[in-house]
Amino acid sequence: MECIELENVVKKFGNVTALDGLSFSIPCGGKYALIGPNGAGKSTTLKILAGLLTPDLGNVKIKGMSPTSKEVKKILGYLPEDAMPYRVLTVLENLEYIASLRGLPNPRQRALEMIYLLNLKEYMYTEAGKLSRGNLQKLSIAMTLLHNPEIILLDEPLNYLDIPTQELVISILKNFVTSTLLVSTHIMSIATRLATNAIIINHGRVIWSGTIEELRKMGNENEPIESIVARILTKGPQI
Ligand SMILES: Nc1ncnc2c1ncn2[C@@H]1O[C@H](COP(=O)(O)OP(=O)(O)OP(=O)(O)O)[C@@H](O)[C@H]1O
Repeated sequence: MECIELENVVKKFGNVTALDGLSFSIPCGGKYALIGPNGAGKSTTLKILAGLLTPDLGNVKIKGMSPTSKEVKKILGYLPEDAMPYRVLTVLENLEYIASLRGLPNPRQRALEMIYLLNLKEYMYTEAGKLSRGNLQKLSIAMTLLHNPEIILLDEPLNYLDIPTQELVISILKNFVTSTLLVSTHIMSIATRLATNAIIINHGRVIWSGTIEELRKMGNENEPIESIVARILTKGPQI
């Protein structure tokens, strides 16, 4: 079954065409990276999948349902590029609040579990507005994963994180074995660590899709994957 489907999606902002007939699908349980240069349309794609923007044209389905449906909200976890938790609430309060909103059985306990998982204990009683950018990102990741989402959409998830924390987050995400993951990034090492498949977009269209292995095989011996992607972006997929 397909868990994420976009068909001929067009999204314009004034006279800027962010998505220009974007189509791809991801099977349930698939781990996919959405790759593309600045302005390619990655964030717009994730916002549409999260139900925060509506497309001008085209069809979008999450497990066959509309992204704006209540059912989808329950099973979806979305990390925006610059997530902003409630600034005046502490780390614990933010997590407890989201757990309550989501109707989880024991909000305080779930909040504490996430605090321990993300190594946020030291900042548990700190207001979100006073956290460093990296710790704010950790809190945002905790808020995204709190309800064990079936569908996980992450926009540049490792931004601002130090190297040990990047490794921690990668290992946490690896535990979401059955979840469908779509991670937007322009950093190839993140794509290769988290995903088995890549969708490369530019100017709001898919220009290449396949497995990361297939992508590597398009290069010369020992050619860095970044260089292969750069060639696809400049010369098109027939390289
Ligand atoms: N709210 C908006 N108003 C006007 N233009 C927008 C808006 N959101 C996105 N755009 C434009 O749509 C295009 C796609 O933007 P988007 O943020 O989806 O790209 P991206 O691939 O996520 O880029 P980046 O890697 O720089 O975050 C860009 O030209 C951007 O300027």
